[in-house]
Amino acid sequence: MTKPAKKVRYDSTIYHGTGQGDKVDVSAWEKVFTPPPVLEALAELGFSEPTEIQKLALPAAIKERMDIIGAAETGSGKTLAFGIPIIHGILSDKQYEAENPHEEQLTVGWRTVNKKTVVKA
Ligand SMILES: Nc1ncnc2c1ncn2[C@@H]1O[C@H](COP(=O)(O)OP(=O)(O)OP(=O)(O)O)[C@@H](O)[C@H]1O
Repeated sequence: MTKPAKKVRYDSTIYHGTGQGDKVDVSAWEKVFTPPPVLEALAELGFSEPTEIQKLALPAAIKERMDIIGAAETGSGKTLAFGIPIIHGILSDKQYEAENPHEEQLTVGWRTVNKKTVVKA
């Protein structure tokens, strides 16, 4: 006997931007510590607020500097949930290098992460 197909919730009104180039209010992203250059891109994409997995992952990864293991359904925004913290780490490293041109980088930004957290949306 075959199992019934798994139902996946996919709400296009929540998970898709306008795609029309109209900037939207992205203040909800600031609350989850999204870096300013990324805010600009999100505004252009029309992504007005983070999805559930993004709300859970971003503060833990960016502010608490934890490693994340996340689980959420397909189309729920996992790519940005890990992509934005990676961009944050790169921007932080670049800023440190610009401010400390003669210092060797050993324990900066992403490389110092040593805590773990698990999130599920
Ligand atoms: N906060 C958001 N607001 C609006 N659209 C978003 C948001 N986050 C992601 N998206 C869009 O939703 C779609 C699905 O996102 P994404 O591919 O990251 O999901 P996923 O969970 O990684 O899916 P999969 O499990 O299939 O890899 C993409 O088109 C993405 O650009």
